[in-house]
Amino acid sequence: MSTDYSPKTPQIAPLAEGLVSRSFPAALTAEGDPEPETQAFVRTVGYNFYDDRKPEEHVRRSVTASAADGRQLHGVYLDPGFASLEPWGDMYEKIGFDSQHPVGTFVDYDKTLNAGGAEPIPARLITGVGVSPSFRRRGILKHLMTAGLARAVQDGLPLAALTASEGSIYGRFGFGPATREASVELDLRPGAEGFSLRTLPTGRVLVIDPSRARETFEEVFAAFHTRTRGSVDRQERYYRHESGEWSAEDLSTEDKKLRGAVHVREDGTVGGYVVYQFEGWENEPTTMRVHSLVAADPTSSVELWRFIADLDIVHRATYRTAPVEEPLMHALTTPRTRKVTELGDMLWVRILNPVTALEARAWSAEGEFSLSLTDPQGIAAGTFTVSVSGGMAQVTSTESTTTPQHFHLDVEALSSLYLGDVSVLTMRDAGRITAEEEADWGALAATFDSPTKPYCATHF
Ligand SMILES: CC(=O)SCCNC(=O)CCNC(=O)[C@H](O)C(C)(C)COP(=O)(O)OP(=O)(O)OC[C@H]1O[C@@H](n2cnc3c(N)ncnc32)[C@H](O)[C@@H]1OP(=O)(O)O
Repeated sequence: MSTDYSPKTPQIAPLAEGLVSRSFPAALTAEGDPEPETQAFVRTVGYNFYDDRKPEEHVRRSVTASAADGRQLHGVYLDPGFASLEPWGDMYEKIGFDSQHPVGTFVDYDKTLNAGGAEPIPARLITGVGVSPSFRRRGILKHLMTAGLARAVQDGLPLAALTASEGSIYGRFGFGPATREASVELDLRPGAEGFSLRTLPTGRVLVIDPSRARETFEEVFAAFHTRTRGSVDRQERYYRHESGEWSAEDLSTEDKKLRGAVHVREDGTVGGYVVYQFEGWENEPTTMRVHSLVAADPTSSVELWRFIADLDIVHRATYRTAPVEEPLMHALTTPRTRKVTELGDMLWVRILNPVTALEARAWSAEGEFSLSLTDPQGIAAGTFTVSVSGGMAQVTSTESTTTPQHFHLDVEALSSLYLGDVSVLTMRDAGRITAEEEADWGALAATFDSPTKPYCATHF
């Protein structure tokens, strides 16, 4: 691994007068209640995302899960002098929110991302970004994000990642959409084509009680994470939801609707699990909603779909976080039974350290080329030579390069290319990567492009 390179720490955009920022970990008191500052922060995040007002126990559980993930909370607050700055300055404190409640929020923590290389790499995950409607478009996000990226660079993270509420917000900070997900449904109505697989069943699918299966879910997810390019490791909340312990809508209540099943392979090991719920008799067509379908191997994934499709009285099955590319459609003799009802971006990546990040990804063929990168925050700007041999890259920061295989792009485009969701040639055709006339695009694509689409099954 090349070590003589460090990305630049970006400048932190200043806050307007009367605003201050504070950072602290999500924390519980010795009695197990949320610290007041943490409680106010979590309620503000909910408010900015238009959630309804949740009970105390919901907030306590949310903080318990956040503390287990090691989440750091970064808030922007009204400074005591704010009241004198604007004619309505003291009103906000009196009848809006008190100074314990932030007007801007930003949460970060670390998990691993499977970039296709030998092992998953650390990633700084960003979530809970919100600004009070009364304080929008005054640079609060710009401050929180530049400060967050500066921390991530100083902590040595190769990249940051998030899932975006709107597609137009994060490109300016160097994030590019890097994986997509599909909403799919199986049309199982009588008279439709039906669900018929080309293969005979293998192993057994057993119905299980999800509340007793957390350990199994964690083991299967760990195996899925290891084999799946684009996967981000799951946070505490996932297991609480999948077990039914905490309902996703209101963490203070159990989810009594959830059911589960595991696929047991011929050798007796568990290859995958599915968590699902019946949508009610009044629903037409009668629908089974899949919450999670996680498999350590493709056969288990197909077998779990066979199980769902074979459930009696179910005329439709839906799943909102399916991979863009999965074997199921081609394993069916009735491929139209699986319909994609929506397709959207999912994980957004922001490369911070091109040397570490590119050395940790998967490469498809030998090759040598250089990339000149621009970066709106200056973090990863520079020229890098990439030498790929035996599926591994050696990446070096250089002052200049004379190779004809010299390409120009910005960090947003490189971040979109990173996990292999989009091909080099498509990005060229979109005008997002350019080169000198004599460059061999086919050679770059053969080295850079990935054989299958990446898949991230973790929302955060
Ligand atoms: C990772 C996540 O958590 S995703 C969730 C993001 N949060 C939400 O969607 C909740 C509702 N929205 C909000 O809370 C706010 O509008 C935010 C967080 C999106 C933006 O916060 P603000 O403090 O208003 O942004 P700020 O003033 O710093 O704007 C920075 C830049 O982004 C642009 N921008 C901000 N919000 C948006 C948007 N929704 N769409 C397009 N551009 C935007 C601004 O115009 C500005 O552009 P410039 O640099 O060219 O001047």
